Amino acid sequence: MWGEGFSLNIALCVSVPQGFRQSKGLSLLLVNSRINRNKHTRIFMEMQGNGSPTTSNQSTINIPHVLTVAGSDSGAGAGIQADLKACAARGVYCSTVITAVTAQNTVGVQGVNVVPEDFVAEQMKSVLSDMHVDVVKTGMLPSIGIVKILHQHLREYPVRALVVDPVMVSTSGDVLAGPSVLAGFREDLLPMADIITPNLKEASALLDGVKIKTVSDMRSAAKLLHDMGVRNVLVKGGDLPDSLDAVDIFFDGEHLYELRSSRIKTRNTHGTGCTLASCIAAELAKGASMLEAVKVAKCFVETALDYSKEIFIGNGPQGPFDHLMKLKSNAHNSGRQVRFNPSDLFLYAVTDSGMNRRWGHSISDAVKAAVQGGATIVQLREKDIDTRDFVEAAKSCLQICRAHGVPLLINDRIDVALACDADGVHIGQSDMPAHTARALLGPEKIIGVSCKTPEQAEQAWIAGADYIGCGGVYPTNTKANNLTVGLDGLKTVCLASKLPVVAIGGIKVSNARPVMEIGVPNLKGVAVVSAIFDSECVLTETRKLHAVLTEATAAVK
Ligand SMILES: Cc1ncc(COP(=O)(O)OP(=O)(O)O)c(N)n1
Ligand SMILES: Cc1ncsc1CCOP(=O)(O)O
Ligand SMILES: [Mg+2]
Repeated sequence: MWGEGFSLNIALCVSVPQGFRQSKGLSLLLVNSRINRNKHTRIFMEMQGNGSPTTSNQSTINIPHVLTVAGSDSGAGAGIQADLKACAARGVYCSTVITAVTAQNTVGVQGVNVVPEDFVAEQMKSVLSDMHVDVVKTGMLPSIGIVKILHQHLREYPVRALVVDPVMVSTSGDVLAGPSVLAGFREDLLPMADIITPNLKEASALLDGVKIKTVSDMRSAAKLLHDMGVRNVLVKGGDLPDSLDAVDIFFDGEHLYELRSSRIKTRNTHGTGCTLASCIAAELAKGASMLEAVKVAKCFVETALDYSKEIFIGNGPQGPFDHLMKLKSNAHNSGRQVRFNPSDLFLYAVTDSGMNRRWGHSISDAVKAAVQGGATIVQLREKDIDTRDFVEAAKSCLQICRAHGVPLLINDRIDVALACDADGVHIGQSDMPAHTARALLGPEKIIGVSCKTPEQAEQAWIAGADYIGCGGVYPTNTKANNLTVGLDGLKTVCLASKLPVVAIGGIKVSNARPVMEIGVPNLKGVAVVSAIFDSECVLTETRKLHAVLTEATAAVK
């Protein structure tokens, strides 16, 4: 099925590929700001209707595709906007048929403009006649006519699964689909649907007003809805009174599952229903079984709610949450650099667990002293620590660094950097390739790469690094078997590098000055381990080094 109608081609090429046919299908040039800085390296994605290859060096990747048929929410917490974000977060392509445009915010729904039925039909035809859609997910279907149009199109263009979120009333209590639509659901959609995901009110409406107040009522409702022809039913118990847990009932026609999780206390629940249904659709599109899809979707929504519980958007009673789980970290990053600033490399403190142990310093105490003494960037280089302890230590150091507006990078461990949302990583020539680290960390994180030669510096730039570390400048005992490049080697790399450079290796108060005096503008500072951490008073040693660097820089200017 995958190889048939729809394909996405990704080519990593040295120049515009010969056979790249602009006219055939929709072509997207992915502009990754970092990759794109190198005009020779570009990623082309070509989506085409016939799946035929365009060039010999392109490989074809088929991506799972969900079509959402739903209403637009101007506040972007629910509806089409939530569906797009949910699918993006779950790594699935999402096309859209808009059934209604709502004027909506965190207070409620101020207006609804239903899209004319023939135009809903036109959108459906545009998508389904051209693209290979795996799963259709429905949200707001404001008229029986629109339900009928959907039904007809799904008969003409069958898809692998249909997920029906029977949206009738918004979370603010506003009616989004009248009673006439209920007949459409019952007659046309439910018998076609692979899953329906009503909340208590919607389940009750579909069942002619039957009362659903307990988990036992939910179980009965799931069975009754199943009797109406839908293959799987998920009755959502979010509105269940007096429940500490979030309880949903899943029925597949044979087994009833009680899916429980702890209720997350947050005002930011607007759009959870749309998101849950879209996630189910996304997981089904990826090939999951129905129960797997439901469990993953529930887990995703809970995680996103938990992650977003403190964000505040809009002034109404019910706010949206953050599908991509990025907003909270930004909100907490009061002192964080949004973009990398090369002048941060001025006094670069690199930790060493052995040294801290010898002097009886915890990692966070040592980092605090370094930052108070004037370190402008910190790297946690913890080679012999349990991952769990590393993540914990990194989190506390992050708080310290953020309070001072100092970026915190993690040495070698991209996983640790991701786990604690550090500002970036420093990696060497035998660590994870920089372009892979960039793909994992995204465009905003700082990536430094160790380079001893102009060629390595060039590669680091191509791969999307932000700076390079060059050394050892002087011999050092801190890193075993490290080749010393000397001041000349440093100068050669600085002259060749398109990226800012920090010098490292054996640098201390007594020899820092000649390093800063090599006279190449893109040498921005020095990185040190023993000069500050192999001492009883990290604060004092850092201050001394800061003073030397400041003097040397003033002299060079
Ligand atoms: C700023 C800076 N420059 C170079 C290095 C060395 O990194 P790497 O080559 O990966 O060696 P290890 O530090 O991992 O032993 C660095 N850590 N920081
Ligand atoms: C990590 C590293 N990479 C090149 S030299 C070096 C060690 C730097 O430590 P010190 O500042 O104590 O010489
Ligand atoms: Mg390394």
